[in-house]
Amino acid sequence: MSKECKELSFEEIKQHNDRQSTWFVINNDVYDVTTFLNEHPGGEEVLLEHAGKNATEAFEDVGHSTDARERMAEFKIGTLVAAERTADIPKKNTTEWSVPGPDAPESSLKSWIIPVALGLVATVAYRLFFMS
Ligand code: HEM
Repeated sequence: MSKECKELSFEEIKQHNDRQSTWFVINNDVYDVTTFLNEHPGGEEVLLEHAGKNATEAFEDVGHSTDARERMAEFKIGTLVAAERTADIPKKNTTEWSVPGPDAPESSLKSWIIPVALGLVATVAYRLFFMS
């Protein structure tokens, strides 16, 4: 079995909870960040706080960049055993855009009032300044 698909349980992960060996779980994947402690831009303390635990929520709360997410791959040592997996927490730094549908309350009203009002103001101003 390759290193990437090793299945690990919290029973084993929680033994790695100090700077000698720092493991945690993010989105059901297991990371060994022992060699990254000194390098982590957010400092080693936050990583050690989550050592041996599930760090998913803390990791997502920070809103890590795509760059940070790409770096994670270097430290992945396995995945959580199926029985201990939880539903993924959606990424915080991916903004979800939604366009209001035709039934969205007030949407059509609001989108008309401003341009129409601006048009009226412009017409009045034009007449006042250039047609007098
Ligand atoms: C393998 C796991 C991790 C990697 C590769 C990683 C990487 C990074 C990187 C590259 C940054 C710089 C900012 C950015 O690019 O987003 C950062 C910042 C930070 N990280 Fe992590 N990180 C990991 C896990 C964690 C965890 C578990 C926490 C727990 C709370 C955490 C907390 C922070 C904090 C507080 C900052 C500073 C944010 C700021 O100054 O605005 N990181 N991390």
